[in-house]
Amino acid sequence: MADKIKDAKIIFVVGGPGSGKGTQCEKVVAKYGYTHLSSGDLLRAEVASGSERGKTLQAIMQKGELVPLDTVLDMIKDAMIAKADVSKGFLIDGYPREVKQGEEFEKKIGAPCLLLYIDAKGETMVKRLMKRGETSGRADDNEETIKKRLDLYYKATEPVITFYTSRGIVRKIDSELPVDEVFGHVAKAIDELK
Ligand SMILES: Nc1ncnc2c1ncn2[C@@H]1O[C@H](COP(=O)(O)OP(=O)(O)O)[C@@H](O)[C@H]1O
Ligand SMILES: Nc1ncnc2c1ncn2[C@H]1C[C@H](O)[C@@H](COP(=O)(O)OP(=O)(O)O)O1
Ligand SMILES: [Mg+2]
Repeated sequence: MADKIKDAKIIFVVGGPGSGKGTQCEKVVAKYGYTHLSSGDLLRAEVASGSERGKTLQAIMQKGELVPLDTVLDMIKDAMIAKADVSKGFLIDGYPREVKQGEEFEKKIGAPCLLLYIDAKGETMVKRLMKRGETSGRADDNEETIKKRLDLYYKATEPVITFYTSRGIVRKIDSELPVDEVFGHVAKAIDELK
């Protein structure tokens, strides 16, 4: 792994589907110029390429399940290397989704300095995703898949937050508030780094 990545800040952005991870990451990019890497966006780009691998991924995502760890970690790693020379910080959005993903990331890439835990109620997330589904064109923004994604979030991803809480790097952000107020808390957490 390129040494330059070691100098850049690595921030994990974790939260349920529709909690507002992507929305907040966009605002962080605008204010801090960090590099935003969304595992979901990287996977959807592979699907859009029409490759055989993309077809397999699409089928998994449509069911609301997790794609294989190696696939998503390789994509993130390649994207980080591509930006290593210019990036002072990386927002890793949607990863890790299970504790094992965090462990493998640290072995292959490096340790995060902060985990932004974007927290909204289940009911709020469902409402936002149903609304997003009206225009997103995403195969997983439908009632049935949303339910599966939420279940999987509580089962597999919440333990990630517990894991990093014991390391003292988790900042819980109340994402029930209006977007700009949520961002106020996100910015405060980033400003307090170092
Ligand atoms: N704080 C908020 N208040 C109201 N709506 C929000 C808020 N944050 C995000 N949204 C909306 O909720 C939906 C899901 O947000 P998104 O950022 O795509 O979440 P995620 O990346 O976590 O799935 C979007 O349609 C977004 O506009
Ligand atoms: N780290 C990861 N490991 C496995 N599958 C992942 C993944 N990140 C994304 N995926 C797959 C499964 C998810 O249901 C789907 C959409 O992810 P996403 O775009 O991050 O969703 P959202 O932003 O709504 O939380 O892509
Ligand atoms: Mg997203």
